[in-house]
Amino acid sequence: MSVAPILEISGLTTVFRIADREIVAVRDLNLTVATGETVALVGESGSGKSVTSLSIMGLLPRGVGRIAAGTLRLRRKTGEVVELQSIGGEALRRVRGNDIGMVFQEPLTSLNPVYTVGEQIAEPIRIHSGKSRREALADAIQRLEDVGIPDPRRRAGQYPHELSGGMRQRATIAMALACNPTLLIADEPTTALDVTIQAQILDLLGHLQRERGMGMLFVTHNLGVVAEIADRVAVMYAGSVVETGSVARVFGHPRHPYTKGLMRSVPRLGTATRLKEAGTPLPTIAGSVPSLMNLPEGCPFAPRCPFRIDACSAAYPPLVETGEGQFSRCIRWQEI
Ligand SMILES: Nc1ncnc2c1ncn2[C@@H]1O[C@H](COP(=O)(O)OP(=O)(O)OP(=O)(O)O)[C@@H](O)[C@H]1O
Repeated sequence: MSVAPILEISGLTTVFRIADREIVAVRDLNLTVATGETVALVGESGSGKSVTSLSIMGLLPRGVGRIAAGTLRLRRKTGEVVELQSIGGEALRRVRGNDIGMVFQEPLTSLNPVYTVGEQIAEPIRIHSGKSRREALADAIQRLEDVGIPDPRRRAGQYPHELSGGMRQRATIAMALACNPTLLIADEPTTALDVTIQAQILDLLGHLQRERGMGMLFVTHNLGVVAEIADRVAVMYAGSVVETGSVARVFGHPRHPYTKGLMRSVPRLGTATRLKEAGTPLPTIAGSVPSLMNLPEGCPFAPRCPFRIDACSAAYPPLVETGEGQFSRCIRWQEI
């Protein structure tokens, strides 16, 4: 897609201090999200997906996690471009909730139990737009309607515990969209929900993204969900993006042994369309993900890789373009 990016991440490296050591949770990550496109970040547990979204939002645990390198450029609603890694405190709060909306896995962690749903959605509207309490509440009720909550006026007066899990997630989506952000970050937004509700929330997010022309960064461990919702995908392994490109290219013609392994382990599947039908979580590959405390030299996937040669352990492989906007972090991509 040739539309100007809303988010442009170059060389992001995020580290955590654990005891007296630093571990690299995200290494040299490049990612763009353009207006009107959905980019999925997919990988197994611990691959660095959430650390990437926390890095973007400036929500890394203070004193423990930090961005060690890279730039994260965000084009604000006003057209101004800011570098998220270097603006702090107040400036970041102006961006968060205003230019970037966020939806997390567990709605109860985003919703405050002691305020009504309406008050919580109205709050960011008041802060970012300067509207009166009454006007902001009217907007909040409209947002609840936008996300398909029936009887939104009554729901706005209720507390989070009075809503079902699916309704609560709709309410957090309403809150994320309260200020009409241009970028939505959804981190495992359907994982904690029942399967039928998952499908509804996914449909809702897809619908809202298209209707509003937002960019969406969608974090998931589920390949079926990626096939369903995303235009492009970045596959993460042990803190690195190992392959990226359009969903059709990456799932149809994987150029990294890890992606290929994932595709092969989904029974009878090979294409994005079939994956969509399956809706399966990430399948397993023989061996286990290395600990970030103890990453192998060179390519982190090498110990599990059927294509491994000595050169793989000699140096960390660069991300190379394999054609049509697809990139692979494998020195043997041509043979895969
Ligand atoms: N608060 C923290 N303190 C120390 N290390 C952390 C912290 N959060 C994350 N990490 C490190 O970063 C790694 C990547 O975590 P991350 O949450 O991004 O994984 P993920 O791909 O989102 O997995 P999951 O799907 O399980 O959330 C973890 O394995 C851990 O080593």
